[in-house]
Amino acid sequence: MSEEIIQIKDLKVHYPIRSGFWNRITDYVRAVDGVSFSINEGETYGLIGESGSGKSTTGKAIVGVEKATGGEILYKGVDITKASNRRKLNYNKDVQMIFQDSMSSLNPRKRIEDIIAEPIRNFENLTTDQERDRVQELLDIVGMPSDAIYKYPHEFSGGQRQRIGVARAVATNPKLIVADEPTSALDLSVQAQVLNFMKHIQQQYGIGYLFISHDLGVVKHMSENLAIMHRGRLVEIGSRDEIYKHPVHIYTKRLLSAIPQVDVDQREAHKKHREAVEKEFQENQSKWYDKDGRVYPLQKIAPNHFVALPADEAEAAKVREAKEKERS
Ligand SMILES: Nc1ncnc2c1ncn2[C@@H]1O[C@H](COP(=O)(O)OP(=O)(O)OP(=O)(O)O)[C@@H](O)[C@H]1O
Repeated sequence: MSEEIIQIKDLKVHYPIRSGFWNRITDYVRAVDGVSFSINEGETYGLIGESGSGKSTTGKAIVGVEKATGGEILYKGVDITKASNRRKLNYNKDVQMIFQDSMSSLNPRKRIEDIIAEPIRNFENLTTDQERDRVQELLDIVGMPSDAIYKYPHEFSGGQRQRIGVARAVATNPKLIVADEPTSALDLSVQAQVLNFMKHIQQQYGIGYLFISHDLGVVKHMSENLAIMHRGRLVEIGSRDEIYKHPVHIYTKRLLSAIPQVDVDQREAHKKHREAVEKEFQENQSKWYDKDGRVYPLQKIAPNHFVALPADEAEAAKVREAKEKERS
């Protein structure tokens, strides 16, 4: 068993909403509202949810781009949200991020050499020659030609820019990379290439990924464990096999049924299944959320499988029973 590298405990990111003449805080957007999960060294952990569910904010809070308003981010046992600047500096070296939109995340006025060298300059004192060698090595790792260092981001395709983004993220020898929808702006064929080399780099360097996506189809091939997020909270977490084979929360079932069916013979059956899941969702969703539409706390339902079961004990018991039957 590999060791746990990061533990997120009851993480909250609330944005104040101000209104009225005095511009007072009248409410909060609860973008992340009590999220807990942990990632092991070298594993890919999937964080899934539709647009607005709070995935990106979770990722940004983990790398420190957004400030956590509550909870803990334990890295190697130390809460980073309250750590000293020196410890935070080490953490910033070990935990990097790759963004969805490589065009806006790579500075268009900088050459690739400077883009990739930037994180190295923040943490290491290398000579110009050493730095150039390191950048060449990183470009080689992500399968880019060495003359790329003299060019600018707009001279590359989306897939190539994403490789450059990975080279920059890998530059500091990180232990964890938060990859926020790294392939969703790319064509299908290029997506597969980028995912493959991300896997390759992971195996070579033992990097862990928090892989953020709205697409359960993509995550299926990447993650060992995953968390499904909805309305700022987690509705279900567990191993990939448990969740894909035995989804329990009404929202997870709906997300899974939305994965397009590639097998032509199965399309009609899949359409019927999708309609049945949608009907169940429409009829029963009130049981799965509280009166304010919030997701209930997670409960353990099997080894490595937690679900935000209905608060009504009888309802929750029914769900557990159905799950037991399905597994046996
Ligand atoms: N700076 C901010 N101020 C106020 N609200 C914000 C801010 N950033 C995000 N939000 C809100 O927080 C919620 C979660 O946003 P977030 O970007 O994390 O969702 P997401 O699941 O990553 O969606 P997407 O895939 O579309 O980026 C949304 O309702 C969003 O409008």
